[in-house]
Amino acid sequence: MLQLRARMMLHFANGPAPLHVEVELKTGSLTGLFGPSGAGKTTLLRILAGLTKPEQGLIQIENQLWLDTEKRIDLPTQQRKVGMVFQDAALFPNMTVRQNVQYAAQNRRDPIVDELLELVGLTSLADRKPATLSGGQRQRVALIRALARRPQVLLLDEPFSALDRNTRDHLLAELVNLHRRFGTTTVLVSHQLDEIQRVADQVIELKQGQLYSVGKTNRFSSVSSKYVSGNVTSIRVEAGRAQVQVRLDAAILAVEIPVDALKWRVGDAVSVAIDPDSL
Ligand SMILES: Nc1ncnc2c1ncn2[C@@H]1O[C@H](COP(=O)(O)OP(=O)(O)OP(=O)(O)O)[C@@H](O)[C@H]1O
Repeated sequence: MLQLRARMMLHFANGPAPLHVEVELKTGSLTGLFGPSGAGKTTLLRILAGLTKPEQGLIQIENQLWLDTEKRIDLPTQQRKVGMVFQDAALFPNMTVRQNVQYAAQNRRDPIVDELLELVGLTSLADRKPATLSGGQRQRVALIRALARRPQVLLLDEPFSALDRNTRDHLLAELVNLHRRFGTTTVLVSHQLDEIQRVADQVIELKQGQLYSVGKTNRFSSVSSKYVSGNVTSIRVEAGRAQVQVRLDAAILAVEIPVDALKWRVGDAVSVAIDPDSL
């Protein structure tokens, strides 16, 4: 499980407002991150990668802490096992395709290099320089270069958005293949909801720095879990269970959770989502 909690002030087009996100990603899942321009999607990826530090935050992956602002833990980017791909492939121009991938693998003879080239059909282009490739081919190289590091988390920030529809569809299919083969926990940012729905296990929707919805892809936009904000009004502990009351706009929600899962105090502002399946 990857646990991410982050809170920081962002300067949105209409003024400052907090980014506040708490999500858990299952190991090996492919999560789509969707939302309007300026919602905070890239900032969230940067926080995961260690490129932006939130004022408060926690990133825990399996048993490793990458970030815990309370404990002053903040692993630098190089020590977080993340692979990243952006809209622009940013390949090393003076290296061949194979050298770009080998460089990331850190060991030239790592068999993963040939396997990755083969999986995305680049074996015959392995000795070419990036400038002689098409945009789609360059993004394929960027994708396998990110995987060659054997990252624990793969972060994809609109990697295919500059490509034509046909090429994008091919690359999405290849992403699904690679994900099946390596099972890397992946976050894919996209403006195209249909694109995310086709490949992701779950979709997180952000609006103005806040979680707007989290849903499994097949029911997203219909009955996905909408997040609402509230405040914890009371906590009663009894026989190892905590009875927590949260005041929402139009209701009071009572939840019972094991005491060791309790991380709230009375007065805390919380975001709550109700999984429709549990109703
Ligand atoms: N370090 C920072 N401090 C304060 N504000 C920031 C910081 N980084 C980004 N912002 C602001 O936060 C908002 C969200 O930016 P972000 O790039 O995360 O959005 P996005 O959802 O990725 O947008 P797009 O889809 O257009 O790429 C923007 O208004 C941006 O100006």
